[in-house]
Amino acid sequence: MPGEVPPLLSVRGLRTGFDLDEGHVRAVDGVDLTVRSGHTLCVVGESGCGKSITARSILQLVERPGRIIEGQVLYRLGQDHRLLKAPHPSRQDRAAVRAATDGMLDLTRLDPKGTAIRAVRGSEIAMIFQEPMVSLSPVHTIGHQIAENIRTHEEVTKKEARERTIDELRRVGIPRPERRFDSYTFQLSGGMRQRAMIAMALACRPKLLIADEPTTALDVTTQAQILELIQELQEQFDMAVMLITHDLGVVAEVADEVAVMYLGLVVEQCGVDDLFHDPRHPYTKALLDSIPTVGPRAKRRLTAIRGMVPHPYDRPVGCPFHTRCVSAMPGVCDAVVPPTQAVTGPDGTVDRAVRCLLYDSAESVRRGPITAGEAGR
Ligand SMILES: Nc1ncnc2c1ncn2[C@@H]1O[C@H](COP(=O)(O)OP(=O)(O)OP(=O)(O)O)[C@@H](O)[C@H]1O
Repeated sequence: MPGEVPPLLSVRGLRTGFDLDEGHVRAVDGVDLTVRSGHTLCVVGESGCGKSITARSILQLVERPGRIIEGQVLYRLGQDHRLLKAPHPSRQDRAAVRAATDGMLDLTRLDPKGTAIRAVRGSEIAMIFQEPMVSLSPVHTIGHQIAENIRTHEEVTKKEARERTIDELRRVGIPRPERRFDSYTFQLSGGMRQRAMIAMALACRPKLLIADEPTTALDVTTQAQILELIQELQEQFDMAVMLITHDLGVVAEVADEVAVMYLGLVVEQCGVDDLFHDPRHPYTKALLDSIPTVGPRAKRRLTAIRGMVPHPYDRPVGCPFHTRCVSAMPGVCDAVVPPTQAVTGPDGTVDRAVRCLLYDSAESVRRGPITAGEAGR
């Protein structure tokens, strides 16, 4: 795990749920994860495990009846403290800023309707989606939308905003940007719409880009171009990226670190090489065993993960994965929710965080899995 790079965003014990007539859905149930400055964290896991709701919770974008129940989303305030200059801060925003410790502001404490969270969205942390029309309006030209976005976050004239927008469209590879400024989204191909959304997201130079399956709806060639574009822009602006994807091929290509989610929890976060070469959590192992590979491992039999992901209404007691886990310890894993443990690699340094009772502590890794009796303490 690239531990020496400081965290830009640190999510701690995040719980987000939905109050429905049928009951309470624990969509995110204690997520811990870290995004480091300038690095790419890929978030993977089966459908419905809470990847999107985690991302939306970071920016307070979960809509009713969803709500953040507890936890922290700690964001490192930069030198320029752009978001602290948000006009007319509410009492709640001022209290949140006063409570910031070690330069980390808890975004969950910001006023959901205040100016500070609006300043965070876009100018500090931007988000892009699988479907560009979530961010882009069909009734305004793309140029108008991007220019307005710049003017919302920065004090620039209309002319300056227009010039900046044309530069941004050019930067994301949209040909003849002066003319494209006046195009509507229906006049653009899927790939070009995705590029326009990226231009809008990055126009104010956010420090973190959250990308929620940005290429899933695109053909393979366009997918590769868009991922390449994100990587290029990341390097240019020294931006961190949190990329949500189903595609472990993409993970291998772009990730520095990976967070593996299962049923509302991050069960393992580690460096990308450690993930592919030495997975530790039984779910991570099962996930890797279930995908086709090339190279020396290609002849290995593929194994499907047994059973189905339980619905969040029917969360198993104890470790949420124990009903499908080949290493589950009866009387232990069905009783205790595993805490996030720092786990050491072969050289004795901590190389990952794992939520599994097989790894009781960093020490235990060196002496092997703990016994059922120990885990039940
Ligand atoms: N609007 C909603 N109302 C009720 N429950 C919801 C709502 N949105 C999400 N959920 C619940 O939260 C869980 C997590 O959803 P989320 O969209 O974060 O999953 P995901 O991992 O991003 O899945 P996918 O890969 O399919 O996008 C879902 O299983 C669903 O039960």
